[in-house]
Amino acid sequence: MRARVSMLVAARQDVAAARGLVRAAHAAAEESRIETRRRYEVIRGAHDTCLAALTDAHETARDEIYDVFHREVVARTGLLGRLASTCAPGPSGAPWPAWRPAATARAGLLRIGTIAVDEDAPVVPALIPLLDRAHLEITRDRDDGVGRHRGPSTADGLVAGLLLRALGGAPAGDLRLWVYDPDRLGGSLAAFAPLAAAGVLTFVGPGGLTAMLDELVEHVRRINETVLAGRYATLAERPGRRPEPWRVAVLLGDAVEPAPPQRAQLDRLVRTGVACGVHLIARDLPLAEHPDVERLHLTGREAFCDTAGVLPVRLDPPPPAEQTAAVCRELAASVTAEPPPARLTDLVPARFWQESSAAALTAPLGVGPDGAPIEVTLGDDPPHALIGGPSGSGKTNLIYAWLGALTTRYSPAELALYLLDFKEGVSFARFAPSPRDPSWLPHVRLAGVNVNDDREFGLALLRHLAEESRARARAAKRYEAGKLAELRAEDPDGHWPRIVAVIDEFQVLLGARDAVTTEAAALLEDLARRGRSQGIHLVLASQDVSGIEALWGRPGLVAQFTLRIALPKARRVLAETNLAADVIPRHHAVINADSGTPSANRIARLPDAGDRRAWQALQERLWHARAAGSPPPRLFDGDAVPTFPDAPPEHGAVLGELIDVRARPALMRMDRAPGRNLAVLGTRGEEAAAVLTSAARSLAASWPGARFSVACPDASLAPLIAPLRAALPAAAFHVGAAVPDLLAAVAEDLSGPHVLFGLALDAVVPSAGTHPRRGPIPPLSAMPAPGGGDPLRTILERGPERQVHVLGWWRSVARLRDALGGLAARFDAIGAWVALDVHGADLAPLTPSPGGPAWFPRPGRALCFDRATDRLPRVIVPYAVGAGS
Ligand SMILES: Nc1ncnc2c1ncn2[C@@H]1O[C@H](COP(=O)(O)OP(=O)(O)OP(=O)(O)O)[C@@H](O)[C@H]1O
Repeated sequence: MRARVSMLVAARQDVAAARGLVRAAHAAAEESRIETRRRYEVIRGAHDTCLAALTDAHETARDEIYDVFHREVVARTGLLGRLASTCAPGPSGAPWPAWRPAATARAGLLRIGTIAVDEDAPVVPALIPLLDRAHLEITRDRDDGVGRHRGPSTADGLVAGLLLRALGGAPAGDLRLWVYDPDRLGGSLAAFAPLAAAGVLTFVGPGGLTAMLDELVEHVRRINETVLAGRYATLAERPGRRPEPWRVAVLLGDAVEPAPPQRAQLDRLVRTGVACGVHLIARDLPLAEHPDVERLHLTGREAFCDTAGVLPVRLDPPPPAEQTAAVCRELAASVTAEPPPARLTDLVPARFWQESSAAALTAPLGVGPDGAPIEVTLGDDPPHALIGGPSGSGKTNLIYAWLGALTTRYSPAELALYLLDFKEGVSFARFAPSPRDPSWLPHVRLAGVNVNDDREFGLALLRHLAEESRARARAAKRYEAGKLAELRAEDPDGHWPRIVAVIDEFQVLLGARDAVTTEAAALLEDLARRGRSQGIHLVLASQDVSGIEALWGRPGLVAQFTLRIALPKARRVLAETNLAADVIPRHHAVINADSGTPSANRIARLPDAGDRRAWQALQERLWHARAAGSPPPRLFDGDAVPTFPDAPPEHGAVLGELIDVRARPALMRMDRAPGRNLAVLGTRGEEAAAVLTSAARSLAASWPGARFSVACPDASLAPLIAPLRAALPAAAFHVGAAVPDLLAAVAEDLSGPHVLFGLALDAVVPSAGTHPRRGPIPPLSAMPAPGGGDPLRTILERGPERQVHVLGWWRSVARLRDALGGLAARFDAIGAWVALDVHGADLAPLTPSPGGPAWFPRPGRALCFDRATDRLPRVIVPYAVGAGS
């Protein structure tokens, strides 16, 4: 029992202990729970605080990022907008309300709509590439034809906008269009129809696709072969004006797959077209995969394209049809108008005088249809040029252009020019100094203007060139040189420029059957033959068929002129079968370096080189670049009266200016020898007085110690003495009745030096009984002594050997003959004469050539002959020697 009780007690104690433990554990657990709870509360509080802080920070960061993003978007879209207006200037990018055509000649990007990147950001124009950059393929989700029968679909509106922008930005005629529209037969782009009349647009019918593609493929082949010619990869990289128009073929597909041959041609164009400016715009007609293809896909009024990537493009509305048609009409009008002339600056090199003429002279004369300069060469082949064209066709202008191109390339040491214009006018005067413009073209040695009737001047030029040719032949022989290049190499210190002699209206030289024509033709033929290798080149121009025909009669001569230049409507310059000159437009020329055979034709558009101010600016640059001391050209102006030279050359009587290249004075030497008298013949008193006054001035200056007397037996002509009074202030003057006494006194005492000037000496009345015609004829036994007893005749016949000379004016040859003894008189006493209005036949007794010289009197010119020095009479121009000059 006890045991049971103690067991019970023990059990109770254990239970109590256990309870105690449990209670303690419970208390501890409670405590721990409370602690944990407290901690939880702390952590939770901290978490909330963090979360709130994080949320704040997040929101702040997000706001900041958004602000930055927004600013960036605005800035970048603004930049993009500016970039877009640079890439698509003017008509390529302007929105329709502000759109105007303006040729920028810049191919490239064209606007189709806008891209809205951000609501607040500026709108960015959406641009796509076309000319020189891409073909376009336009596809669409479904038929977007809001009006298949009522107006253009979105796709066709897009095409219309692109075409108008491309047309409006290209120079007129530089873009050609083909439109293949089998569905609506051109109706889709009807507003462009005015271009068709000008040949800018071709509507291609449903059966015309093959022909159109073949034609475009052929263009690509030709451009590759002849325009790019292996030197350029694309037309766009070729410098200068665009030589070929862009060609754009618009293919408005009807969802029918083209036939295989058509597809093959399309694929060729896709691969090769862009480099040659041939482009496709294909709607509903898939193009082959190629980097040159820009793809556009339309969904409603939105589009996605390769250039904009994922950004949708809001398409512009189509251009108003009236605006399109008006622009096309204007464009058609300017395309059908005549082409604008090329510019003189197109022919001028960037740096002057860089070329050597040793081998040839090569310079552009105009611009070809492909925009490239048309170069013309004068050298061994072709050596000489023939230019033809009716009056007003532009020969003078062509010569100016040619000279501009030559003289800017070759320095005066390389090129010398002789320029002669036989027609009335002063076309070459601009190359010589004038009171208005002191500059001259430093290459020009001689410029002849208003040469008109002075064919002798042409002859003088040819003689001068013949002399130069002989000098070159001698030098070539010395150095054993066959042609100019060899001579220049052998004689580097020699001065052997190439010579170009231009003779405008040259037919005047060859137009008569006289000695001038005979000599001119012979000289021309000789020069043409030898000049080829000597660097002497002839350029003959004529407006007149007869001019060319004057040459045609001389096959030896014409064969040398292998370079032919024909202006519009020129006759007989080219070969008979060559009709090109009949069809070229104004301001163009056919240039043919093979004697005019049709296969050698090149057509050049000529610049307007006539503009005086443009020319003057060019000439002044050349003039400033001339070598120090280089002389101005000799200007021969057929309408001008030359002034008496400042320094008469040597002892003798100056009678006038010789019509020659150097403008030398005609000089009569006053030797102590029989016959040294001068007779001025004809009725033109003032010119006779001018000749005698020139002689008086020069003798007064060159013959110190000489005595001078002036006789004018006809008192009514006394006013003609005035210039002689000015020239000979110390002379004794005898007028009217005083003359016979003077003559008698001089004849009585023939002691010189004494020069007797006489005006109208035929008016002297010889003393009765002594005049061979008027007086009684004396018996043979009573024949007068030399001089016939007539004082004047005595002086003429006996004076010169005693230095007493007569320089007199007789009004006809017959009257001079009277003075010398009548019908059978000899003219030995007259060693020199100047004929004014006296016909050649009348001068027969005074000249060595039978029948007299070929001389037809003309005002301001005289024929002059000095037996002591001249082989043939020469033409002179009396100097202006009025009392005041
Ligand atoms: N390429 C051109 N571009 C613009 N104008 C031109 C051109 N060629 C000629 N002209 C103009 O045509 C007119 C006639 O030209 P030019 O005097 O050269 O003809 P021409 O054949 O020499 O005539 P003529 O024989 O009657 O003197 C001039 O007014 C000239 O300015």
